[in-house]
Amino acid sequence: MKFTHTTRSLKGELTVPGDKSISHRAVMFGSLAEGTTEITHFLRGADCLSTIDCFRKMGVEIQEFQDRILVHGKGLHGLHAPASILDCGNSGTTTRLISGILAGQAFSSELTGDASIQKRPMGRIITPLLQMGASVESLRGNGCVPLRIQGRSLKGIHYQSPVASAQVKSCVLLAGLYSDGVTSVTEPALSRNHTELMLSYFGARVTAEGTTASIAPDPVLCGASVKVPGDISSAAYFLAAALMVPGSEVLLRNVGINPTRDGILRVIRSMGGQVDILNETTAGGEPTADLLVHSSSLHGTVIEGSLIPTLIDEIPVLAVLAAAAEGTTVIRNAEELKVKESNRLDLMVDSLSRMGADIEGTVDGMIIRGGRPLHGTVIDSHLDHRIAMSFAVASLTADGETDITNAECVNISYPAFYEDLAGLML
Ligand SMILES: O=C(O)C1=C[C@@H](OP(=O)(O)O)[C@@H](O)[C@H](O)C1
Ligand SMILES: C=C(OP(=O)(O)O)C(=O)O
Repeated sequence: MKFTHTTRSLKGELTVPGDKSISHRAVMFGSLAEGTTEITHFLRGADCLSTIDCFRKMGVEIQEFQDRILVHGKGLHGLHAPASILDCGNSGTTTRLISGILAGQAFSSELTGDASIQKRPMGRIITPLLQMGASVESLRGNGCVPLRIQGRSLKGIHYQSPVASAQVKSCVLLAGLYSDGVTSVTEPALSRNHTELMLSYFGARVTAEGTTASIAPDPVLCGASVKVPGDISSAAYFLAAALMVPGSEVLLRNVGINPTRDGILRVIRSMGGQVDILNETTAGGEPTADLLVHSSSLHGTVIEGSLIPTLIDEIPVLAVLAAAAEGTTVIRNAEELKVKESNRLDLMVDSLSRMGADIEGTVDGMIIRGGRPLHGTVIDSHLDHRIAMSFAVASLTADGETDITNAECVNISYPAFYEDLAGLML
């Protein structure tokens, strides 16, 4: 898809699609609940549709309407053995969370995914699941999918996770629903806490203190109404675009600003960017607000440590923003980006430098000396939705033509992304 620099400014308002993490969890926990769960503003991206597909294969009736999804829950012990292999598509969240659920079932199952998922590390969930007494096998012996999981009764553990990962934490907590005692996870820094919030909203006994979350086994989960907030990870592209393109002002309505996800807002503030937070409210434990963003003159910053998990998926577009800012931005402790849909560290360094940015890769991040003009070129998205969207934003300030290959991969998390971006362009 080709982008040429014709934008003078971005103006208007937009409601971004529902949060991907929360949409996945609403389908999963709704399936394990008694009664019906109604989900509004559900993200109809390919990843969340993979989650729906997996639970339908285990006997859950899930109805899709224009404005809502109804999940007719089976209860904690009501899933059926799937007749065929569960296909998690491109979704790490589906793969890792569902594994925790499958580990405690009274049946065996197999799961797989696309070429990217087949390379992503699953050892990080296999290790704690084996400690809980689960039977999980990587069928090719490489620590990746396909996995075969023979469900069994599990024992509660305390898991000290080596990575700050909500997918690992959630996998262990979900297996904890099927264990013989309390299960807890401590992580090196707090990752997104949507699992903790939503499971307790559905009636589970979950406690959270610092970087430790614990769950008591065998709760009765009750179907509930879930209003999914707009995804801050999707809003991030418009925040960056409006900050960078002079004369812009954009209102993003109903965006989730959970403090475990709002690192981008803190970074924007530290770069001198102006984002007003309006109409704050909370639903199902999840805070949301309208974000009014104005183009701003930006300077470099440091992004590291416990901030990283709160903006992990936004680092590609933050690199674009840093290239537009004056001065140096240093990103550290972001090695997790190497094991996402693509190696996002290498791809950002390579492609942004080909556009003319002064950017250098480090072992766990990058150093960006901002302020150089960008030039359009061919950008390989490597079928990674966040890379495609980040370079669509970069193209707004680049001269010439930016040509993004396989740009349609945005359908993973934001099917209408290009239309929504075009709708704001003057
Ligand atoms: O739990 C979740 O919904 C997610 C957690 C993060 O992954 P990790 O837990 O692997 O960091 C994030 O990158 C992903 O987009 C969604
Ligand atoms: C890493 C991502 O998702 P997942 O891990 O679910 O594939 C993402 O959406 O950027």
